[in-house]
Amino acid sequence: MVEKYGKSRLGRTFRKRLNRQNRLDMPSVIKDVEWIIFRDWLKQKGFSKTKLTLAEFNDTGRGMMATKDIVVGEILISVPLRLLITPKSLSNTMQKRRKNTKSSVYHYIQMLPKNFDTMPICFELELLEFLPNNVKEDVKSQKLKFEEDFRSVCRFLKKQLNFNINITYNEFLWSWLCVNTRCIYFEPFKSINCDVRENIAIAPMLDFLNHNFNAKTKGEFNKVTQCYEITTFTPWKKGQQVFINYGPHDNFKLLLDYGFTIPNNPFNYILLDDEFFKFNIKEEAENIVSKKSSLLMKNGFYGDYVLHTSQISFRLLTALRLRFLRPLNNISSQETQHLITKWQNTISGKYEILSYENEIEVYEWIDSVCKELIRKCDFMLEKVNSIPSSSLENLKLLWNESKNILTSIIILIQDSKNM
Ligand SMILES: C[S@@+](CC[C@H](N)C(=O)[O-])C[C@H]1O[C@@H](n2cnc3c(N)ncnc32)[C@H](O)[C@@H]1O
Repeated sequence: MVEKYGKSRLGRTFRKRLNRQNRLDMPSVIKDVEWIIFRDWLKQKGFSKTKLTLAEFNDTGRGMMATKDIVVGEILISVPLRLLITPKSLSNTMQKRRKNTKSSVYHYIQMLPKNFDTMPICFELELLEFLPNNVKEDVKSQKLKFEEDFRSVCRFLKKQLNFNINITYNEFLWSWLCVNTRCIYFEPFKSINCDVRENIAIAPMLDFLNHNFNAKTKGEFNKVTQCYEITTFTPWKKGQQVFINYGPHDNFKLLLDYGFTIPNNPFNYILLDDEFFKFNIKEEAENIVSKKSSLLMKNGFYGDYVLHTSQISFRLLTALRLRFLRPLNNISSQETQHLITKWQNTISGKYEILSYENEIEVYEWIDSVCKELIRKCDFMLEKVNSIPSSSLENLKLLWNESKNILTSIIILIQDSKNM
């Protein structure tokens, strides 16, 4: 851009500002003593050299920066089996702690995040109110799972009197979140009776890589080298942040499981199950409503009604076509059957729509629900904006991105009306 317009046209002040902005966007390489000790410790343990170093980035926080260009097919990090922290290696560590020796992973533990303030499971009750309903439900289930794990770990520690280790709720929550946000799944030895929980591991160093949905990577255990290796299929330039891909996760999932969100995440969606199951059609008898519900169930179209950017799911359209199929009250069973067969033909693709009127009702419903939900997003955004807390940045993005999806659907409907 600068080159295109030439130096003189842009002026000195602009160039100065641009340079300052570039400097601000530059990652700052981390040189803390904990990091240096951790790297030396890895080296002593036989960890191979990497082209990565720890750095602080403006947009993602701490992550890994390329110290040299990295090409497609290169191994980013290779963690030897003996350095992987697994359920088995941890129980050995506990045995050592019993003998009052320092943990073998002490230098790694020093590098872990100190808190998880952005994870909804750590939110105060009043902050939870700012989450969308589906995320609220997921946080509840996550809490139950955590509490169950805490109880069983406490029971286990009590039984092992020799260990003499007590763990508080907060200590366990911190450890639980470290594992859940950083673990990998690997299968060093395949066995039929293997408990999958035995196959999770933390791979020190590898777990400093952040997520990006565009990163193409492969992670697997190499039986020959006895290392867990991450290969990149995305090239990286010296100075860039190097990412891996945690999976095709939308922002609800990223926030719930990892405590962050990504702008313009293509996997984002709006779930309309609540709206769908709550709405009633005037004068529709109770038995017809339940008949339609069992038809949705029987045909595999019950629930999971989503909108993506400029895209209405086929599940939602199909369910709504049935919902607006009228009149089913007071008509003969033969006529009813005929209408139902017609609806089933829209699933098989024999017909695209049931009728023009039915289609209008379907899209009008979606349009009005989107408008109502946009009002809700605005209301939540106003509330979130009124509270000064950095933990809420993710929530602002969540509500803004939801609003963008809803707006794109309204535009889509408007455009199709104009055609
Ligand atoms: C496996 S760790 C990655 C390293 C971590 N950033 C660190 O400093 O230890 C996963 C955590 O990194 C953060 N993270 C990963 N990808 C991110 C991204 N694209 N943007 C912001 N935070 C991200 C989240 O806090 C997540 O729970």
